[in-house]
Amino acid sequence: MSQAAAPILITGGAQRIGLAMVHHFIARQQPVILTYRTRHQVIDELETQGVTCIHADFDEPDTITKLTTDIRSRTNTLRAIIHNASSWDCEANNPDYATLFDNMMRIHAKVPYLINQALGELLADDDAIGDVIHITDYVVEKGSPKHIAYAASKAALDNLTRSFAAKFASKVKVNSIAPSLIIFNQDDSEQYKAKTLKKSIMGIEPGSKEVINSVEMILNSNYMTGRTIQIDGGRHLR
Ligand SMILES: NC(=O)C1=CN([C@@H]2O[C@H](COP(=O)(O)OP(=O)(O)OC[C@H]3O[C@@H](n4cnc5c(N)ncnc54)[C@H](OP(=O)(O)O)[C@@H]3O)[C@@H](O)[C@H]2O)C=CC1
Ligand SMILES: Nc1nc2c(c(=O)[nH]1)N=C([C@H](O)[C@@H](O)CO)CN2
Repeated sequence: MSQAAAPILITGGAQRIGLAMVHHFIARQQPVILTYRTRHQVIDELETQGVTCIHADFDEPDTITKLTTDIRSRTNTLRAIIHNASSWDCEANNPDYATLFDNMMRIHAKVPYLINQALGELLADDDAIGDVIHITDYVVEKGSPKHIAYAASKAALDNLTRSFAAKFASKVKVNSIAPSLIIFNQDDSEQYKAKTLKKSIMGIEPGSKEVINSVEMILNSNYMTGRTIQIDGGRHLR
């Protein structure tokens, strides 16, 4: 019997872009382990489809140790780790800037750093190159006056890409995907949507498929590492 394919670990896989990635991979029989914080109804469906769904609230202490120990008890190899979990919080909603900054750095930099350190060796399979993918943001290159702590934390994640690419080579590649608008949030106003669409020269809400295409390009490469795929509709040209 052929050995089961090594699973892909996706953090924050219970909604939106993370969930779209999960559905994409199970549609092509690629095993997935996902983490979720909120038990959205879809988790029940995914578990019946054989997806390993592990609860992990990264704001809680010891979560990383519990998560990585759990994952190691389930598998001794991983095809890829996709760091997708994120909180798009901002200074306008959080006058306690110290707490906001700590929260942003934790979810976007400390969590990927600790998971990579704890599970990186599971990626180094003799038969195939492993991948770590950091989902960053266009604001890494430009900054964001309304999401200062968020942008700084994503910039930290961007830097981790180069450090881990050097640390893990040559059996494991590490790359970033830096999106700007991919999908709006349900509570986004029409005014906000119109303003946001004007920020890029493509002027569209492209959808999660853009991220999935970039993930697949990285997974299919045997050469690209320490680099960033920027899917931002030409925002830098405005
Ligand atoms: N949407 C967009 O247009 C853009 C997205 N990006 C990036 O793409 C990625 C996916 O974006 P999107 O799907 O919109 O992300 P979401 O804002 O929907 O968040 C993704 C997931 O992160 C999880 N999460 C948040 N905080 C925590 C925490 N403390 N512990 C555990 N899980 C947590 C949430 O879990 P739960 O729901 O279970 O609570 C959620 O499912 C993110 O990294 C984002 O920064 C970048 C640019 C544009
Ligand atoms: N975790 C999240 N990060 C980001 C989101 C989001 O919904 N969740 N959304 C954006 C915006 O789409 C922005 O790129 C355009 O206004 C950025 N990051």
